[in-house]
Amino acid sequence: MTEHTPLQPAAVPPAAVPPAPDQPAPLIPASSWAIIDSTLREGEQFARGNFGTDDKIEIARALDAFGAEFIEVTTPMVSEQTRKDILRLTGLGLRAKFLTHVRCNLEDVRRAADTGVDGLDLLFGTSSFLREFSHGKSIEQIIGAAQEVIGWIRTHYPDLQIRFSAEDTFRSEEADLMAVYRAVSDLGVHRVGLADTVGVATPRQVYTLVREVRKVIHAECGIEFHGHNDTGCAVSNAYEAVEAGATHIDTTILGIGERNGITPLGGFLARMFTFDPQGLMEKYDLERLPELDRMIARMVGLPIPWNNYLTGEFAFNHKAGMHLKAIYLNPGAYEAIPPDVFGVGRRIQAASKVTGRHAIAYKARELGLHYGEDALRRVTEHIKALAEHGELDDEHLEQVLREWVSA
Ligand SMILES: CC(=O)SCCNC(=O)CCNC(=O)[C@H](O)C(C)(C)COP(=O)(O)OP(=O)(O)OC[C@H]1O[C@@H](n2cnc3c(N)ncnc32)[C@H](O)[C@@H]1OP(=O)(O)O
Ligand SMILES: O=C(O)CCC(=O)C(=O)O
Ligand SMILES: [Mg+2]
Repeated sequence: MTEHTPLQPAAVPPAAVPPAPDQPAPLIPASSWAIIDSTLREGEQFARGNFGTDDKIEIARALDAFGAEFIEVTTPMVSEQTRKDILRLTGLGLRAKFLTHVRCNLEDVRRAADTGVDGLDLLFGTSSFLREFSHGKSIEQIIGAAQEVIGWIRTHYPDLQIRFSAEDTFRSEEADLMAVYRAVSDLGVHRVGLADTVGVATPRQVYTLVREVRKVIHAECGIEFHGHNDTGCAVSNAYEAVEAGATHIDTTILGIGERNGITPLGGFLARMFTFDPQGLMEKYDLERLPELDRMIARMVGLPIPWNNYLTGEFAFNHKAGMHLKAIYLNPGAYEAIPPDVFGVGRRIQAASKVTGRHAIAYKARELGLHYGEDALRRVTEHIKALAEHGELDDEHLEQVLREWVSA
């Protein structure tokens, strides 16, 4: 688990300030999209994701406190215990809306509709891979099943939100996709889903396809994007989806999911923060992000990766002399995002071989020590030389600075 020891010296001015409210409307307003957090569905498909009832409740409460708009849970078809867990979750009285992820058949949907959820996330694989090796249905049969199932839900559970996703969207034929999306939109679904199931899509493909889908669905129909990270594009693909007009993005805490996972909640928020910081701060309790990441790291028994977005141990570590000079004057010089907004600390590593005299002068001033130009150069050279053999800790640095001040 990552623990931050903020080493932020008092000399550093406040972090880069988000734009004031009277600035022009943000390029991509945070109000234009919502998060569907799937830690309790896709996350259960992660190698180490095996949540018990208490874990599920803890996760749901934490996501709700954070402000996630939707929480997606596994299908009740998994087991009787899973069905009972969904009932427990939907009975908690949380503000977040619950969705359950179900196959497009009447048996699954009947079972799912009675679990107290707010919506059903239907899916059907449309690529030739999945049509041949998963369910064996043609596009016409998929549309036929969608008609039967969506019609049934709308008749018997008119208050349920319905989403229909074409699983493995980005390896499907465009003509097939458009036929499916047009049909389900005509049937009255609230959202259609584009899923990069094997993480193969490029940002440009995502942008283009979302624009194409927008043309064949009704104006009030939302667009959801679900992206795997196999080729490292999960965050950029989610961003491109939003830029192209997607309204809902699937995330999981720490990005856990099948294989190497999906768009991580923290990574996606980091991306979107740069467009509308104020909007994000209004929608979510961003300071809770480290708690969420630590909770999932604990439950899956793995550390938070050192380079994790926002909450990784070194996500806000500054070391090179040229950076430190500017950081001490204004952290925004080398930070796109102010760490304190996300409840994490900045770390300044001043006593390494890549340090410079400005950083050393700041460190000295913190201790009430002042050097002339020559002495500062000499003590800096000395610290750099010492650090060739290994980093100096704070205590060692202080000792050197005190010894050299009078030398
Ligand atoms: C990309 C994704 O993440 S998709 C979501 C994956 N989620 C899950 O698989 C949820 C957990 N799954 C389970 O617990 C089980 O797989 C169950 C209960 C859903 C089904 O178990 P089983 O009946 O034993 O079937 P199994 O999992 O071996 O095979 C999948 C079945 O679903 C069918 N199927 C696959 N996709 C769909 C779909 N979108 N709609 C309807 N049926 C589908 C397949 O045809 C196959 O049924 P068949 O044996 O009649 O051909
Ligand atoms: O239902 C969806 O849109 C996504 C399903 C899924 O997990 C995937 O395709 O990777
Ligand atoms: Mg997935």
